[in-house]
Amino acid sequence: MPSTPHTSTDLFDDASSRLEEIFKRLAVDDDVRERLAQPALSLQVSVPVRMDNGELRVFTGWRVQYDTTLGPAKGGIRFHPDVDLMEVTTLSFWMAIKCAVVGLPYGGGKGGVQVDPKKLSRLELERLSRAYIRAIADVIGPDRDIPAPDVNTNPTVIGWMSDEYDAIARAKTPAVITGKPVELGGSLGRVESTGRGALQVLNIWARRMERKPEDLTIAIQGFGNAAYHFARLAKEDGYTIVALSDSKGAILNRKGLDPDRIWKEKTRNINLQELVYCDDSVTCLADEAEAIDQEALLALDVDVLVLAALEDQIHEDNVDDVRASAILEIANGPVTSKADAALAKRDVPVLPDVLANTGGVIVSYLEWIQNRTGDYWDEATVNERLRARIEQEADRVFALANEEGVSYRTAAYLQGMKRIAAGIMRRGHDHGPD
Ligand SMILES: NC(=O)C1=CN([C@@H]2O[C@H](COP(=O)(O)OP(=O)(O)OC[C@H]3O[C@@H](n4cnc5c(N)ncnc54)[C@H](OP(=O)(O)O)[C@@H]3O)[C@@H](O)[C@H]2O)C=CC1
Ligand SMILES: O=C(O)CCC(=O)C(=O)O
Repeated sequence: MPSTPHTSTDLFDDASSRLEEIFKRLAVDDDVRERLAQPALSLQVSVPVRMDNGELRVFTGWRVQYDTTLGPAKGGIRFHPDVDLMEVTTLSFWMAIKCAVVGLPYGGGKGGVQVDPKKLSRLELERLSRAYIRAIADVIGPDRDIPAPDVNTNPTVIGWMSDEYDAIARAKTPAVITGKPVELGGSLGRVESTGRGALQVLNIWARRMERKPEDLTIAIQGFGNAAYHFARLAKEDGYTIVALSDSKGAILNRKGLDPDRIWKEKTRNINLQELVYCDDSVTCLADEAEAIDQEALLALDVDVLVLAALEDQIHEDNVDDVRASAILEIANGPVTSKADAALAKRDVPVLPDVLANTGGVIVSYLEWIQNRTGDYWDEATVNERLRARIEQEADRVFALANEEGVSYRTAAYLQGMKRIAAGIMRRGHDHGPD
């Protein structure tokens, strides 16, 4: 993992510092600043798990609801050894902004458990997932807070959580969580929606810049759910994916990599570099790809650098190494505000997380509607609704950036914050907790 000098407290300070310019430009009332200075609710829970060897281990988890002005809190659950309260708080803050940017009737929430899920057996992972939902059950609900997947939480994990909530509620309550397996009320198209939405944002931008996919090379940091589907669909559209990385290393092929072949191996827990330093047990890429450092991937001379792993990856210490002509943020918060400013000085556009990765939460919203109405749609309908919303909101953000002469990120924040601020003011002056 590239070293970063930052802590999660810095992360929250950095994230909230971006609001100052937005508040000034929108001339928001002091009530808005005051309301958004801290999360509406932060819950810390212990998550006891009986391990396969009989030992009891207690993990720490959190659920944070940053703001619920525009609707119930919405946002994923992260299983990661480095997760802590400030990281979850920051992620829930970004959820509030992003839901507002694309006009969803949601506030922002996020959850996490400090655990390395790769060290758990399948049964231990199931017990952990169920225990976490038991611990936060009092604060979630279809009209209150609706969790979803994030790093290391896939449809299988979400399915166990949904099942556990049903047992607690003694009722089928699919709308309490999204990203479920289709068999348990999940939406067709949700698994690939984050990557699909990000590609759409890239395509809209490329059209505006009069650039053709066939002429554009892409390097991608991270090769999980969001990145794989992005890479697969981007290749179909004509882009060339020259490099990929995961938590263990990176690989490069200037002529282009095949995301599908590589993903088959990733789903067997094979790391990317094992495909280059290979034997007969894997699809061997030794003749077509080379192993490179994760930091080297961030410095490749490509048209688009896609950040699809974790936050804080491009910061003041490595931003000068970036040679890509544009950055697409699929991860939440992968570029710090100082790095953002340095990139802006060099005219390197950043397609920001709060717009570029909204495909996931948009299809989560479509899943929630389907669960609540009992009317389930085919995949083409889901994809079309996703396309229409991204196109409408991305066009607005790009137009606003042009009109105001600001970065795409500032334009997206202006769009989202205007909606949140209007909601806060409409609620009146003396409302209590949600
Ligand atoms: N899933 C969703 O719907 C959404 C996700 N996002 C964001 O997208 C990002 C990725 O999420 P998702 O794909 O779901 O998560 P996954 O857990 O599926 O994948 C995460 C990927 O990041 C890799 N990774 C971790 N650390 C590094 C590193 N230092 N360098 C390179 N790669 C690294 C992991 O490697 P390894 O394979 O070795 O574990 C893995 O390939 C996150 O920031 C998430 O918040 C945003 C919106 C929606
Ligand atoms: O699908 C969702 O509700 C949210 C996914 C998520 O955590 C995110 O967009 O960062």
